[in-house]
Amino acid sequence: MSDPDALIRSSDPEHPANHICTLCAKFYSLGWVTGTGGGTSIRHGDKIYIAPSGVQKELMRPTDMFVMDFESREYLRRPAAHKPSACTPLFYAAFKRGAGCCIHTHSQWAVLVTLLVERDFGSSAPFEIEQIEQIKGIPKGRDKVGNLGYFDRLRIPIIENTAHEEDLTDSLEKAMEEYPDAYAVLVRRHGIYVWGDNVHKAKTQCESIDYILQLAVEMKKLGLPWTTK
Ligand SMILES: CSCCC(=O)C(=O)COP(=O)(O)O
Ligand SMILES: [Zn+2]
Repeated sequence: MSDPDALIRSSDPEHPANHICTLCAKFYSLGWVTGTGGGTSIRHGDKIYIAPSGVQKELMRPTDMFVMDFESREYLRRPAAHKPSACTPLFYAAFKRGAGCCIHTHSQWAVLVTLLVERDFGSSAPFEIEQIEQIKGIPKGRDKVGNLGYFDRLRIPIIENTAHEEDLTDSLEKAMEEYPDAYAVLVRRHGIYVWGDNVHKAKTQCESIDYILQLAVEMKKLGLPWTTK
């Protein structure tokens, strides 16, 4: 590529370099990516757009974006002032499974749910909930048509946190294999990774899941069960 900047220069608001910036600004106001934590990555054909590490995610500009070739995993664009997000190998795991966008949040609801599940069901239990209308915002699973129904059970696996974000990759990939229908993985005391076939689906699924996680915390405070049995 003779001019790497051509990869991030576009007046289209849905170009990944622009879209990651606007999405992260929205996610900041939801409390998903505050204090530099969390982030978003988009796959665009054979290229992956990645944010820098350790920056205020709500203030990023398209010129801050890294661009990676999907097959070779070589960087086609590397802003000299930054390192790529430590979440890159985790985002890549989602892209390998066909995702078009992956969102990582540090939502407090996600963190609280991982603690409640550990306390009440044990450290190997997933988060499970049913009979909540918003479950209908989550797809049934990979290679399955349509979304979960009101009476279906939403299951989200939980992996243990590690000292460094990139060290979560093996356990995230293991959880993806053990729960092939999952579009999200919770990380204990840390947050959640949510992915979707495209940006629109990843965003709406992440919104639905965050809504459900907040509701689950409030239900627990009121002594209400998450499942019927
Ligand atoms: C206070 S954020 C700690 C790192 C983290 O968990 C995260 O999601 C952000 O990683 P990045 O390298 O994208 O800044
Ligand atoms: Zn994180």
